[in-house]
Amino acid sequence: MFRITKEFAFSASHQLCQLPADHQCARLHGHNYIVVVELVAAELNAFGFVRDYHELAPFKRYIDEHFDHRHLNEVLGHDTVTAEHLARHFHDWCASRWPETVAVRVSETPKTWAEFRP
Ligand SMILES: Nc1nc2c(c(=O)[nH]1)N=C([C@H](O)[C@H](O)COP(=O)(O)OP(=O)(O)OP(=O)(O)O)CN2
Ligand SMILES: [Zn+2]
Repeated sequence: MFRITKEFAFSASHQLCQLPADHQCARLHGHNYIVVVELVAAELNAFGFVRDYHELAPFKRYIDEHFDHRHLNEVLGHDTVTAEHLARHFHDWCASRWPETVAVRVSETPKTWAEFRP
């Protein structure tokens, strides 16, 4: 099995309104998010690729246009914009375009990662 990943980044604000009021993340704050998309294939294509990294450019455009320097509660339309929910959202967006997508990981801080892998 062959496996490739590509990393993307954006900066955004969010507020985890469902948390207790004394939880720091219930306050409006922001992160420099990192998103890693993972794709696999049993066989390589004629170019020797799982998929050309360049073909993932629409995902960068999607992030730049809809997520970068935005308020994520407004973007996703709910108040539980956790890294887990973002990983699921980005996975579904990528998997609907590139069937080799198997997982998406999202980091909010240098020490944390959340992954969606169906
Ligand atoms: N499972 C999850 N837990 C938390 C999430 C999340 O998305 N999934 N999000 C947050 C906050 O939004 C934010 O990411 C804070 O994370 P935390 O690790 O607590 O950040 P700190 O830098 O303050 O942590 P230190 O303890 O100072 O290292 C919270 N939890
Ligand atoms: Zn946060």
